[in-house]
Amino acid sequence: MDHSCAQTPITVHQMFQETLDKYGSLNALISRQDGKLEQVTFSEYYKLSRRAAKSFLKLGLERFHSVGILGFNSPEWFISAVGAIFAGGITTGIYTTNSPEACHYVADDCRANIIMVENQKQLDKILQIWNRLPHLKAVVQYKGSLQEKHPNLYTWEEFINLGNEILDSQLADILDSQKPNHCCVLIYTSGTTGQPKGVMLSHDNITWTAAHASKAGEMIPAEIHQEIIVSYLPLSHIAAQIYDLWTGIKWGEQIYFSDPDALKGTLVNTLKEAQPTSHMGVPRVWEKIMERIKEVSAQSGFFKKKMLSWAMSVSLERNLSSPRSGNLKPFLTTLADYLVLSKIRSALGFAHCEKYFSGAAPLMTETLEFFLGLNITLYEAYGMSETAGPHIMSSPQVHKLGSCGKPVPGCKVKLSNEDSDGNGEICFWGRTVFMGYLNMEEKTREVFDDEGWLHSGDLGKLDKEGFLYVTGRIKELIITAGGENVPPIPIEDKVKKELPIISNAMLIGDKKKFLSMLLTLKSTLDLDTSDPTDHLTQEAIQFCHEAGSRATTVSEIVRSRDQAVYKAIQDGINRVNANATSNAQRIQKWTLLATDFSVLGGELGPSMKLRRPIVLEKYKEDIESFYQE
Ligand SMILES: Nc1ncnc2c1ncn2[C@@H]1O[C@H](COP(=O)(O)OP(=O)(O)OP(=O)(O)O)[C@@H](O)[C@H]1O
Repeated sequence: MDHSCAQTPITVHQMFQETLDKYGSLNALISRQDGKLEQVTFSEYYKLSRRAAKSFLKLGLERFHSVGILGFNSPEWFISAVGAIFAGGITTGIYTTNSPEACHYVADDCRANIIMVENQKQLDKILQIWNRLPHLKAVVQYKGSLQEKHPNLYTWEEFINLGNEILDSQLADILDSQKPNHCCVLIYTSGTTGQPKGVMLSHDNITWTAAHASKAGEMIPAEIHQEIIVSYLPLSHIAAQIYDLWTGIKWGEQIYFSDPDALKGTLVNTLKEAQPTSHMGVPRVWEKIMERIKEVSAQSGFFKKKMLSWAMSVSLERNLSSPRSGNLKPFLTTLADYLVLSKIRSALGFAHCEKYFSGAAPLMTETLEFFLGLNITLYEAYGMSETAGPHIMSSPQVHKLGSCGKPVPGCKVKLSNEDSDGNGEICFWGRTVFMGYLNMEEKTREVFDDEGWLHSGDLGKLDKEGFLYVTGRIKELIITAGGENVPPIPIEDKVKKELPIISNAMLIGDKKKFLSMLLTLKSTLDLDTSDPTDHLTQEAIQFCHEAGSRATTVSEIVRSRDQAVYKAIQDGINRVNANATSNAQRIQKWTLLATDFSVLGGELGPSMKLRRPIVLEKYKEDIESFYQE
């Protein structure tokens, strides 16, 4: 065993107690309640979590049964998650975008005794399925007042006071009986590859990963300097849960909760108010910021546009040059940063941000380079729910362009079945690795080999210095009727790069005679619903313009099969095909869909990865039409 990161296994409660001793008086949770800033210190956070634990016990939470949490990030989410574990239960996040049936699947599988819902909208889903959830004893709506009374339905105020008469000794007995190898968190995979699976994480998985992955990411403990983090990504997903919630406790970070409308455009306001020192986004979030900057730039005057492109090219050149070659133009890069780039970073709320992370899905080189142009290095984290999040990390000290870094110290990685190019399946070993899938013994056996390595289903390469490059997903590999193996992501990324009007591209061809592709156009988002609208983004309009079309909406293009735009897209596809690795890897047919993919539409998962089986089902007819003789 590798002892380089030995840590005596501890429970979540023990981790919190250590934090309490060190950082009790520091602010832990900051949120806006009715416009007013509310601050909760670590010592209050701990006390509230204990009260929540007692209330859960009062409501009948049984050992190793779940508290389901269905709502947007907030102090109540954190307090419920910690309280559920203190009470001997299991914290299970449920995606807010889940349908009532999808909520039922999770709540039933994890034996939820109590479900915390954010608001009426989420409550309605649970009310529809409650009679089919035999373990469910109570529901708590943690924001706002109740529109109607129901038996066993409580507000947060009622809930937090429910357990007042539960004795400290009762809670202490439960806490004393907890062991680091007990399960305390369930993460449901989002179904990019099939039916969601309940990933069981132990106290040790959580406490070890919170300590070591963030250390590898160079998080600073609060005794030196308190990190400020903005919490906005879905907490039911491992990336945000480990980064915001568990790492936050371990390192004494200050967590600022964004508005539920964060991804509809309010995030930047929270960032400006909170001034984070470290920020994590999934690739799609970084892409959206990139698109927005491009759009604003396209609308600005000649001089501003020129200044930006000059400053970005100077910064990119400097950031791409090897550290050994030194900074060839120190004066220019400082000037570009001072005059232009620092202002953009400030406008994004990153004036004090020192570390930027991207994880949960592959990052396109274009995005990486765009941000290098803003003098922002995106450090990649790679892992999966089954490794409690990050198993491989890059950081200011461990960084190479295009690589997601090296194993977190104490973790190991190996490649199995390497081909002649050195590509093999990435396998994990270490204390990040999960306990197994709940109620799925067979599936658990499938992902572990005889030596105990976890097989990721991802393809990767290691260089001589031990940097890992994720090169594809075996789980997404397309095998054509002719037997050709085609990894879809590189082809999809090339199409998106070649055609800036394209928002999403999905390659089709499993068991088919040739490859085809579904394409969506870049459109703006409806600020109320977050749904993609019919209006093209500025960048897409610009593309149409250059192609010789005056179109400004998706429907205009699709309905009339706008000749100029269709031709420009075909030309781009031809350019991608010209560089295809083989004939079988050429895109022979494609179609434009009338609406962009979205989380609400179901085509994207919480980390914004394509949910391919769902897209295949939803656009079955379009796909069939490709292959009709
Ligand atoms: N930095 C990264 N670069 C490339 N791919 C990544 C990166 N981080 C995560 N991934 C991909 O995400 C996968 C893990 O996803 P996760 O555990 O979040 O599952 P999910 O998205 O919830 O759903 P599902 O298991 O159904 O695919 C990895 O196996 C890998 O394919």
